[in-house]
Amino acid sequence: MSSIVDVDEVVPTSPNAAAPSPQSTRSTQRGEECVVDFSFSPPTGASVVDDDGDDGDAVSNGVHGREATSLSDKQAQVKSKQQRVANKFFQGDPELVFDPRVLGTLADDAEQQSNGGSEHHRESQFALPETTRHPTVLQFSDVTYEVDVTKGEHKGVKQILKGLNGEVKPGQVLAIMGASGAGKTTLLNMLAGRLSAAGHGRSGGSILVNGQKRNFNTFRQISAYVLQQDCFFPTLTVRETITLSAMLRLPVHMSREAKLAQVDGVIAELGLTKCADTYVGNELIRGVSGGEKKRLNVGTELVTNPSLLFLDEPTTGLDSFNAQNVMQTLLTLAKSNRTIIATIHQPRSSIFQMFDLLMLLSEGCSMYFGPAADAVGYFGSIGYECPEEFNPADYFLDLISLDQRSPRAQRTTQKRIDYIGDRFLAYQQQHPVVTDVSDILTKQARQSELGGSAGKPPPKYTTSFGRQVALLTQRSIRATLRDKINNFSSLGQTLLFSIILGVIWLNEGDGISSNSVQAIAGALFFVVVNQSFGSIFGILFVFPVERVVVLKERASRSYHVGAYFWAKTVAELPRTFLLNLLFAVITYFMVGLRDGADHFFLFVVIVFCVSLTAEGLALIVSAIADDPQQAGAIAPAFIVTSMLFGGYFIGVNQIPSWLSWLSYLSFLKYGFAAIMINEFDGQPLDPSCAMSNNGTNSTAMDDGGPLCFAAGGDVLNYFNLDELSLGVNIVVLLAMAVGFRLIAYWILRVNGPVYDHSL
Ligand SMILES: Nc1ncnc2c1ncn2[C@@H]1O[C@H](COP(=O)(O)OP(=O)(O)OP(=O)(O)O)[C@@H](O)[C@H]1O
Repeated sequence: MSSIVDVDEVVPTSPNAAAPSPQSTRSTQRGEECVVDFSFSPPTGASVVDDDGDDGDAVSNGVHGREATSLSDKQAQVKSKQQRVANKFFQGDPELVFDPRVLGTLADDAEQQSNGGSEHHRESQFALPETTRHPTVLQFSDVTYEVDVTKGEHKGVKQILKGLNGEVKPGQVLAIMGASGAGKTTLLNMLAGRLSAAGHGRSGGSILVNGQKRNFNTFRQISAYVLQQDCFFPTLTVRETITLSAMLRLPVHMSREAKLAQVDGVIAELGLTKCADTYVGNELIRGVSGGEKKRLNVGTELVTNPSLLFLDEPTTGLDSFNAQNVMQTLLTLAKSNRTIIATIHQPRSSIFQMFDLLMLLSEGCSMYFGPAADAVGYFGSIGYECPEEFNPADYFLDLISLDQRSPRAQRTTQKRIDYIGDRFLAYQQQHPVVTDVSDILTKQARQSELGGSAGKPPPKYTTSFGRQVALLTQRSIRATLRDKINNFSSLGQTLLFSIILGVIWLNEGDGISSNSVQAIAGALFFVVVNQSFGSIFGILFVFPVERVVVLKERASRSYHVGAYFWAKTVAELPRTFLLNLLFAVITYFMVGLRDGADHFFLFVVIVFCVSLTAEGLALIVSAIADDPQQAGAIAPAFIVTSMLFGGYFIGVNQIPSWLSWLSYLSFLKYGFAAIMINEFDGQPLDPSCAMSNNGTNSTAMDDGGPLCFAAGGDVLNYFNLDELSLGVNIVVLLAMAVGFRLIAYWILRVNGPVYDHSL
């Protein structure tokens, strides 16, 4: 036998190599010592076949109960064997040699390590309740995902995930790492049952939960997904946000007190007590810190007491201290028998030490799956020894990232990635990661929580529709009342425009005559346009932001989208009404419109209906658009069309017949017609006009002289607004307000998340 160990001879001794007991793994990773030993330690149970054929047991890590405490002599031997392995391999191919220092990615310094060590080893001050759910083991085998690329130079089938395997048990934290575009989010979404079906991708392989294929209704109830983006209502407090999640998603049979106690528990558990009554905030409203927001994000999911928690880059955007705290929280949660899977981007070394399991992905292929503590040893065994001063996470990412800066760099890095992938594939073929879970789960655990056939399927939503409406209305009212910026700007605009309008047309309506008809008609058209604009932009800049929260909440099946619509409409009615009332009072009396309380109140009703209809239109635009900018770009098309066919600039009978149907869609036309009828119908104007027009038609003279109207009816006739009665115009407006909302609701519904549930 050769005296040099070949990389092919690096074999583990245990079939369960990649699935150690969490406790034992942690004992080596998170024991009392802060400094983790990154010296050689091949994948769990792996050993190096030495010269005389024995299996080098002394390098096994503590997973098998043999604590790697006396590392010195044997490890030195092993290290030298590793070096020989690497030398032998790389002698033949210098392109595979990798020196991370060349990339300038120096590891986290020693200070970080020692800080991190002391931070993450400190005991949690919170008493953690065990999850009441049964423990959950998630296994995935040969998972693939491919999409058809129909555009660009890379047309064809794109393989995004290429035969991935893994297993995560209760109490473990699996970190999925890889360069950008490696497939981390795709894998996480697939495991969480949140892979969008909109991409028309094809998935393959198998995903088992407690040894069974998933029933997604049940799976959704035992699992939770924490999105990368922290999207919340900014004017709700941390406690209110978590409470709403609890009230909507916890079982109805739980008492209110029990739910509130659970909220308190989560707040304490996540270290949010100090900021529990602080607004969440956003760019404009001072709120909680980034780290607290991230923990709130976890909290809104955790309150449902899931046994399986998925997190998409929970530390991204946080400073290293807050990232460390969030990870500490996840560890603590895992200890209470939860199964945690997270994608992680560039963790500092102290965070890396917290993972139980590590999956390294590159271009959809598995580069490593196994205990995180063993990764350094494993890579050492295939010739990639992580320098001691390096953060292993940085080292691995450098190692498995494709460098596309030059053809040569691309070729070299691709070769290295292929080699590492091949090595891991060979290793994995000998040592499958998916094990038999029957020993850790009772039959009841498998069936009662996840069995597809056992028992009645759980309802789609935990709470009734009525309860959802009540809870969401309460939230919307709170959010509306506390949105000071929006409220003050709406109030300011209402005062400003009503006063401007009042000053420009001051007392124009007093002693109304034929001469003042044009001016009054202009003022009334301005009224309906102004109220529409105010309502439209009030929605356009708020709703798309809110929609992101709604989509997130719908994805977790918190409520029916119809409940949200009801709640929003009910909550905003009083505000819309009050602003319209204020506007009406100022303009009506400054302009001196028609005398009579009935006309004034009808005026209020009409402007209110116009506002409601405009809001409905804005909801449609917002439901179509992805963000406020897009909504702002689409909205003018609707507004300008409505204005053009609103009846003021051009009469219906003057519009080309093939375009005249558009006037029936213009809500402004109905608003303008109603407000004009209210002002002019039955109003005597200038009797002499009837005489001058021979009593037949008292509208405008054809010779270019001033318009002359004998009575209000002639004004309506002149503007072609006498087609429908006042009541019918108001009813049409109301019908449009409802119809527009229904259309927006429908768009939101069909645009809602649809997931690929084939695995
Ligand atoms: N539906 C799809 N159609 C086409 N390409 C897709 C689709 N979904 C994902 N991809 C591509 O698959 C690759 C993996 O995407 P994924 O979002 O999983 O990567 P990632 O590792 O999470 O990256 P990042 O860290 O940048 O978020 C990317 O190149 C992405 O562009």
